[in-house]
Amino acid sequence: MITIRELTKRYGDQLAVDQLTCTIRPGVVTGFLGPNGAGKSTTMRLMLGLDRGEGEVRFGGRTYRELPNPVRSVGALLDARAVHPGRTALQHLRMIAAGAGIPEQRVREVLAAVGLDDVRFRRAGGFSLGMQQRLGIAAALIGDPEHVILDEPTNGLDPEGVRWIRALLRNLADEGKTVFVSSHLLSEVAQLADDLVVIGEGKLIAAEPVRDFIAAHTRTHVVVRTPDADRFQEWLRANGFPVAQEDDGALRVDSGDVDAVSAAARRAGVAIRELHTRRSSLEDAFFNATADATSYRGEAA
Ligand SMILES: Nc1ncnc2c1ncn2[C@@H]1O[C@H](COP(=O)(O)OP(=O)(O)OP(=O)(O)O)[C@@H](O)[C@H]1O
Repeated sequence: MITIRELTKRYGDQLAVDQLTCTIRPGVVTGFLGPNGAGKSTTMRLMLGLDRGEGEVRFGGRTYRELPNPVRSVGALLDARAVHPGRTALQHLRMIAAGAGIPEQRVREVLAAVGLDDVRFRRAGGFSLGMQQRLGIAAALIGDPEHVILDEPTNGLDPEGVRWIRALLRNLADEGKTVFVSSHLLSEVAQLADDLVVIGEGKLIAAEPVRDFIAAHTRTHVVVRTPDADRFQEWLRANGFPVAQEDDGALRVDSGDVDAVSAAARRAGVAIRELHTRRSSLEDAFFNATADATSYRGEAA
C-alpha cells in the first residue's frame, strides 16, 4: 500500500504538484494519468525521494528514507536511459544486486524474466529504447519489491513487448504487490489498470476504479436503428427522452436504460432493426475530466 499525503512541489511560482493526496492499494494495477505537464514524473520523483517537496509518501507505513533496504521494498523505473552506457546489462544488474545484498542467482532470473539473458554481455549504450526499458524493469524487480513504480514502461516497446508488460503487471498485482504505472496510452491503461489516479495541473482529479471513473465522466447512450426514425424521434421527444439523430440515421438516446427504450419502441409501434448500449471509453472520460486542467493542448484541426 502506498499512501500519499498533501504532496506538493513548487518550481518558482509554479505548483508542479499541488497537495496531492491518495492511496494506491495492493493487489491491483493502478494507472497514473494526466495531460502533458500535469506533474506525473515529478510526483514519481518525489515519491522516491529523488526530488524534495512538501508532504509525505509512505510505503507500507514507512517513508522511503525509513526503508531498511529500499531495493527490496520499492522497485522503480523512471528513466530507462539512466544507465551507464559502457556497462553491460549483467554488470548493471550485478551492481544493484550487490548494493542490496541480493544473490547473483536473482540477476540471471530477472534477465531471463525480461527477455535479456541472451544479450547480457552487451553494453547498455547499444540497446534500443525497448531493450533499455526491459533492463530498467529488470532493475526495478530485482529485489522482488512489494511496491512497483513505473513511469511510461511501454515507451519504446513493440506490440509483443506491450503485451508482455501487461501480463507482467497483472502477475505482480496477482502476487499482492502494489503496482503504480504512468502511461500516455489511454487504450493501454484501459486494458491494464484496475484503478486510476488522474491529475491535472498538479492537482488530484480522481482516484478510483477505472469503471467508476468512466461512469462518472461520461454518459451511456442507447443507439436505435429503425425504419421509422423520424416518427420514433418525435415520439421519444414527446415522452421526455433526450434523443438526437446521428449522421448515419441511427437515433441516440441519452440514457443507459436499454429496456426503457425497447419498451418505448413497442408503445410507439415502430419496428426495431438494432438496439444496443454504447459505453464510453476511458479516452472520452479522460478528456471530459481533464478538460479544465490541460496546459498543453493542440488546437482542433
Ligand atoms: N526541473 C524542473 N524545473 C522547472 N520546472 C519543472 C521541472 N520539472 C518539471 N517542471 C514543470 O513541472 C510541471 C510538471 O512536469 P512533469 O514532468 O512532472 O509532468 P508530467 O505529467 O510528467 O508530463 P509529461 O506527461 O509531459 O511527461 C511542468 O509544468 C514542468 O514544466
